[in-house]
Amino acid sequence: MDNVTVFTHPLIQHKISILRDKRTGTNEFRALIEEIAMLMGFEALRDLPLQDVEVETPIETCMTPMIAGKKMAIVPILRAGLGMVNGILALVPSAKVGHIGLYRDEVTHEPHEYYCKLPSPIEQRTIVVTDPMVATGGSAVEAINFIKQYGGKHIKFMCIIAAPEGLKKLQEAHPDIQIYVGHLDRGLNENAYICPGLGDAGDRIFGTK
Ligand SMILES: O=P(O)(O)OC[C@H]1O[C@H](OP(=O)(O)OP(=O)(O)O)[C@H](O)[C@@H]1O
Ligand SMILES: O=c1cc[nH]c(=O)[nH]1
Ligand SMILES: [Mg+2]
Repeated sequence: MDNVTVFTHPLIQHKISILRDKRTGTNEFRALIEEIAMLMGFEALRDLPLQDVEVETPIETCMTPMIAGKKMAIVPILRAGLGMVNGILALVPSAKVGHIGLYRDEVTHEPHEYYCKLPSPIEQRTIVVTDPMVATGGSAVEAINFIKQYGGKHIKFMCIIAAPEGLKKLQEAHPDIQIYVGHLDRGLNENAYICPGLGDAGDRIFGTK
């Protein structure tokens, strides 16, 4: 599983446990999703390229490393992936943000696309796709299919909770991408919800239902 990182950091695990609690309200839920995305992003972006630039300190002039170029795109899968965007923007404020709209059919659990807008030149950007949940994996696989069709090449995928079957499907469909998972859960129930999971991430972030 070389291309998969499952986080073990206690801060991430602690915050995920609060997310799971059905008594956690919308305000706190939204803030935690953002914080976890930032903590995960810190690790997921550790391979951003650096270049030395000249800086004059109060003492002397030196060559010192800064992120090379500003070509990054964050691409949330709507709606729930939106909740993770600000956490990553806090790390890389200059990143551009694309959007992919997908919803999962409640009966078939198949993903349906309703929107796609990506920043150009997408092929030159490091792309971080966000969605808190990977259940069957259908939405993640489809979103990355779109990004690749539009020319995206350097793709990282971040989710907060994944089911093993969805993660396997994503890895098999897109072995070339880096995948970051906050916690790997037990599996899916008969409605393709993650167990124990946290319920419907989109509804809990936006207070719908
Ligand atoms: O792995 P899958 O089986 O495809 O399920 C995961 C998808 O389901 C949820 O979105 P949902 O369809 O509920 O849309 P929403 O974000 O608008 O609530 C979630 O945010 C993922 O996108
Ligand atoms: O458990 C699940 C499965 C799909 N989407 C969610 O938001 N939660
Ligand atoms: Mg939802």
